[in-house]
Amino acid sequence: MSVTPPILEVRNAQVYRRNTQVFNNLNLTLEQGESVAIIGPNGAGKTTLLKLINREIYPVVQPDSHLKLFGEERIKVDILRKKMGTVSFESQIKHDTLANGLEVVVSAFFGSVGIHSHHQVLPQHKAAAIKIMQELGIAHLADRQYLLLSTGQQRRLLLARAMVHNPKVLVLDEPTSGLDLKSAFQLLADIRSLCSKGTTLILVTHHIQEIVPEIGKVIFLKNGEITRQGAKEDLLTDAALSELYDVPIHASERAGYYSAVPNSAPL
Ligand SMILES: Nc1ncnc2c1ncn2[C@@H]1O[C@H](COP(=O)(O)OP(=O)(O)OP(=O)(O)O)[C@@H](O)[C@H]1O
Repeated sequence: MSVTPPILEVRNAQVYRRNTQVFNNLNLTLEQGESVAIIGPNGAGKTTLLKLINREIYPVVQPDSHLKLFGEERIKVDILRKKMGTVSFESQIKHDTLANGLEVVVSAFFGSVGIHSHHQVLPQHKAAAIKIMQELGIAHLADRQYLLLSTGQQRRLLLARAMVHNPKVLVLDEPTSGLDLKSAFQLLADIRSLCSKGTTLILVTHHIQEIVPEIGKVIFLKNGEITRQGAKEDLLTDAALSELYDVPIHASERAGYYSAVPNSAPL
């Protein structure tokens, strides 16, 4: 019987960004099939954690420490890209390109932003891009110049780009930031439809309303430490969120979505 390895398994890791130690002893396992949201205050280490998952940065090499992605310590970046798609605000800014919508999605096959003269676009690349664009209801954006689209349309194209390899895992970094309510709801609906087809989500966010009902587990990150992890119902509470952010918070749930407002009542 083959056991599915975790998406991420990191043990006793020390991680630096230049001279700043972000993690002193990071231990975390993210399982395939278990969608999670990672939340925490500014500077907690969320982006650094995502960069570890994307292989943009590495922990300090030391005995008794390892970081495995999909069960491998030395996974190649092109293999990783096929297993895991990413949508982030940063990737949106990087797409400063003359490419049209279809080219932006196809460019995932080259790990680039837009298509360049040395790229050989194959019929199967285009077919895969058109298929996912149709699934996400954005086939009409294929010929539109990316930079002239609204932020919401661009974000949906980046979601298609992240999913063109049909990865099992989708990493989302504040996916609805900068979107109006209609565009945000549309994107969340797109994400939910991917979940219903078996995609596992890793969501990093400040906005708890982005935690779609399909995400069952929440991880708290504060000052480079995982302070709590567990079921959403247990962690998205007034007391737990107030402690995480050091401010009185009132959380509520409706139709599977959570929201948070300032809490003026005494705790
Ligand atoms: N390029 C860098 N060079 C040096 N230190 C950095 C760098 N990037 C981040 N840091 C530091 O690492 C720590 C963690 O930052 P990180 O960006 O991972 O936090 P975050 O939780 O994503 O914050 P935010 O919610 O504000 O995006 C912070 O103390 C930050 O100042």
